[in-house]
Amino acid sequence: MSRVVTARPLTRESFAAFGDVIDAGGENHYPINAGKTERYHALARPEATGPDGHVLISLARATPYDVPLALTMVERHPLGSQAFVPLSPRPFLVVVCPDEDGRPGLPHAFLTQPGQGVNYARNTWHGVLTPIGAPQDFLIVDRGGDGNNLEEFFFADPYEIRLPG
Ligand SMILES: NC(=O)N[C@@H](O)C(=O)O
Ligand code: NI
Repeated sequence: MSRVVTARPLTRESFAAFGDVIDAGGENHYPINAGKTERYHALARPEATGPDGHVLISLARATPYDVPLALTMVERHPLGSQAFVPLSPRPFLVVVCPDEDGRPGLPHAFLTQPGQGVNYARNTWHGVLTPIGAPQDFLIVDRGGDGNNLEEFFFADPYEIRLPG
């Protein structure tokens, strides 16, 4: 029996318990380069812990998923944060779960505004990168180093993640 979760628009407030929203909506912005550029400063602070922990910048060329999404698994990275910033102005699906004694609780699903990215705080349960409707490239900022930085949880029954509307 599928359990249904409907995505809602991504906002800083609704996502705060899981990480950061990366967009030009932050309060902390100021002009640089003689006013030719506006800097939206410190939207997120990457975290990279553990042996030889360091921050990496990578690119992802992602294939879209069917929606409604069958969410069978969530994962988390105990040694570092993980950010995904889309390189094209298309919404994508973000799914996170609170931690309940080492297991993921009820999923929360969000649909980003075009161009919005997210930074998952270290050890936050999340669905894998989920573009919808078309292939999409993303910038990834996450943790490199030694040790195991991936924990996966497979649901006995999948959740059905629906788009709003
Ligand atoms: N493995 C990787 O780079 N991506 C996943 O962690 C993911 O959250 O999609
Ligand atoms: Ni991940």
